[in-house]
Amino acid sequence: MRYDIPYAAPGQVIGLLGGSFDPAHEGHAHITREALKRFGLDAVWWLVSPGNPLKTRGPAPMAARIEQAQAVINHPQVTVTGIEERLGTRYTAQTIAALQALYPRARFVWLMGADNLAQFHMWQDWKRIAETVPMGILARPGQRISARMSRAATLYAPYRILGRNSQLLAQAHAPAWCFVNVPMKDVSSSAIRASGAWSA
Ligand SMILES: Nc1ncnc2c1ncn2[C@@H]1O[C@H](COP(=O)(O)OP(=O)(O)OP(=O)(O)O)[C@@H](O)[C@H]1O
Ligand SMILES: O=C(O)c1ccc[n+]([C@@H]2O[C@H](COP(=O)([O-])O)[C@@H](O)[C@H]2O)c1
Repeated sequence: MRYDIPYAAPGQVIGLLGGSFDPAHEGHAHITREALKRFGLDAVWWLVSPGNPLKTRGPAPMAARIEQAQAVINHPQVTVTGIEERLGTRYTAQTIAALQALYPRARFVWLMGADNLAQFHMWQDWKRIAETVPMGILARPGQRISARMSRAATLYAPYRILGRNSQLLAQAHAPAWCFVNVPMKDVSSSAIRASGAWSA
């Protein structure tokens, strides 16, 4: 199951939400439902990461995270996948290149919370990512200002699509990004781990 290759119909627009999902929570589910609506996506794939390259702490085992994530998001348009492990990619730029080769007729949109936009310039080949796929950014408590002031937001300011035009993002040519001010949920995996409620 965890090595399944998700199906994508030709021309489908697929949002990719990469994450450690250690564990998945209502914040992930909420931004996914908002992204489907606000960006007019056909589907969202949760890419359960073998391990965030910027995090020193290794996550819980992949199979446990996938199983828990599937229980959290029970939505007909959402697929939880461990495809990065199968592709052997850990860095997002590599994952996107591999997915585009595997699904040449699909259209991908990279999704992330505002905290990740704030750090985006530390990712490997971040400019290549921004110039390859449109990016949908979802508000996160305490992160809206740091995201808007970030290096990536500044560099790509001319390519920003305003939130009220979010439906244009998926068909836009990269670089293109859109920050949507969705209602926010103050939930995080680290808080859940700290509470002791997740031990895989
Ligand atoms: N409550 C939230 N609001 C908005 N975006 C979120 C929220 N929780 C997670 N995200 C986004 O979902 C993606 C995956 O997040 P991740 O799996 O790292 O969860 P997390 O709660 O941020 O974990 P941790 O607390 O361990 O850093 C990231 O792009 C992150 O910004
Ligand atoms: O490619 C990179 O350099 C890179 C650096 C940090 C994070 N990422 C990706 O960002 C996504 C969110 O990671 P995380 O751990 O914050 O859930 C996940 O798909 C990671 O693989 C990617």
